[in-house]
Amino acid sequence: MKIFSAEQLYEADKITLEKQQITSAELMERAGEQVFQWLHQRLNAAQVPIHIFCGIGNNGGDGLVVGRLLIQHGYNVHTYVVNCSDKRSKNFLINYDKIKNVSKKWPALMKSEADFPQINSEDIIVDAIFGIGLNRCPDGWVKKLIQYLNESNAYKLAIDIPSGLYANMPLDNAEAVLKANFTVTFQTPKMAFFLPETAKFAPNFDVIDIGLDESYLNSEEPLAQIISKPQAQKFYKPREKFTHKNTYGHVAIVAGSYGKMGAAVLSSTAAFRVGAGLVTAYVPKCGYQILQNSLPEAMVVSDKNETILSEIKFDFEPNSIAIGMGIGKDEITVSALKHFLSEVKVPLIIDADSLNILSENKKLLKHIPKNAVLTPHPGELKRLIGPWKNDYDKLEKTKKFSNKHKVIVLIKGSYSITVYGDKLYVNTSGNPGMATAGSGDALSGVIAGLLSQNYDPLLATVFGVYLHGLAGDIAAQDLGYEALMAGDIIDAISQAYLELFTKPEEEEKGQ
Ligand SMILES: NC(=O)C1=CN([C@@H]2O[C@H](COP(=O)(O)OP(=O)(O)OC[C@H]3O[C@@H](n4cnc5c(N)ncnc54)[C@H](OP(=O)(O)O)[C@@H]3O)[C@@H](O)[C@H]2O)[C@@H](O)CC1
Ligand SMILES: Nc1ncnc2c1ncn2[C@@H]1O[C@H](COP(=O)(O)OP(=O)(O)O)[C@@H](O)[C@H]1O
Ligand SMILES: [K+]
Repeated sequence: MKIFSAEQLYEADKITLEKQQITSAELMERAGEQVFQWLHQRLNAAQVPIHIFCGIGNNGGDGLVVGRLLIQHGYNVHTYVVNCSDKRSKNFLINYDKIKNVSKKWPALMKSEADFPQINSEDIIVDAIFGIGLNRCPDGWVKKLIQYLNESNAYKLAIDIPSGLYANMPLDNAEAVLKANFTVTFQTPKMAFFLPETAKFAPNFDVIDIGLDESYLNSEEPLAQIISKPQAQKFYKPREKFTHKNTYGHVAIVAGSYGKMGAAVLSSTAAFRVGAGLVTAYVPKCGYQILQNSLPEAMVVSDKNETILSEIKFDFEPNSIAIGMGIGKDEITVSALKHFLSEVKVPLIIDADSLNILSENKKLLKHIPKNAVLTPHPGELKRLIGPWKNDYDKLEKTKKFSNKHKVIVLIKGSYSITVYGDKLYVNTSGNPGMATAGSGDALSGVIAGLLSQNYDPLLATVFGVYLHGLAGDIAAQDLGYEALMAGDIIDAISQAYLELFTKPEEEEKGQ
């Protein structure tokens, strides 16, 4: 599935009307009908009061369609027009008349705070105030209405997008956005649903296919590609019968320092679990016994230095290398990294302390090999690319960095985003239980293990992040979020592979 901008959706809307020879009112009916069905399936004719707040644009028009259909099915509906201006869209007016014909009275006109209705906590609020046509920050009594609705404990369903949120622009004021429990969004999820500053307003959403023109959408460059199960299934490379361990490659995990040897253990184990043929951990001397004891399947090469890495040199040819987990930032390690980067030729993942070393020694950036994968969490990213004004600025700066240095940058977090030049891939697996020490080390091992199996670097990153998140989701089913530890994610990688092929889902039409 792809994420499109508001501008692209308006264009798709226009082309759809021409190609399908339908009116915009018919398209609105199609959209509103599906939102009605969504509610109807869940409410099953329950007589709970439903308060529908309609703006004066097409989002409000959608709200009026939903209201009319609910009334026709015997629901207990209260419809309000949030009269933020005297203008009305054509389709708003068409549906304003239609709802009157059904309910025999006009919706209540709201003009100030005095018109705010009483809402009980068992009621339902439908937010159809503003959609993707929002063009400025809600203010005055309309902002107060949004705050009033937010204070209510009633369940809030937003149509298309929570009012006050832009589809793909930075937030004006978090105090003027409806906090929806659920959003039913048309055709494609909006970029705002996936970014830390705005995702909290749309924590749950369903996408409704309103049949916008597929050929147009397929020809357009999306803002981002969403990675979920159907995509991940396509990424998977099945194993062939007459293969051997060398077919699946040799991973080198360059990690660990005194007191942080667990990072090397976790990454190496994850590389095995994801299917690497051979794994060698390259660690300071003090890690030798630890690795041999905790992961007998791995080979271990130790640095001559007891506690930190002082030289990164292999007497074998790895197929992929993950470097940086728990290595610290000692001067000796910095110069070892410098030397290593100027010589390395194999697919590479740069994580954790090696990212911080790069941030503190920017001239090293020119040595990073093409298509290396950098896996910063937001703190590491900030050190690498500098501060950003908002989430969109962060993405633009990361794209610039990716283009300049010809690298893949994975911004980790909830909805991790892979940035490859100007392209964005938004991951949908994972959960807050994964916010625990070592889960990033596990991810580096996963990506290294896929690289060694000949997945190309972009695919290894995007697929690896999905698998890692899915393993976290599977582990959380048994353990809950709090108890989840990085080792549990690694243990669940096997289930994640199996889950990928149980109950196959169909790719959404045309996306
Ligand atoms: N695209 C599709 O495929 C389909 C889209 N559909 C639906 O259409 C929705 C988009 O509708 P839309 O373009 O009419 O814009 P919408 O969000 O209703 O608001 C615009 C109105 O609000 C006003 N206004 C804006 N900001 C304001 C503020 N801060 N404070 C006060 N007023 C403000 C602005 O007024 P103005 O700036 O002109 O003063 C204008 O009148 C979309 O989200 C979806 O629900 C479906 O029906 C079918 C298929
Ligand atoms: N709230 C969350 N939802 C989904 N995934 C998360 C969440 N918090 C963390 N993660 C994932 O867990 C990993 C954490 O990585 P990182 O911060 O580098 O941890 P560490 O340095 O402790 O190994 C990343 O892959 C990240 O995407
Ligand atoms: K809305």
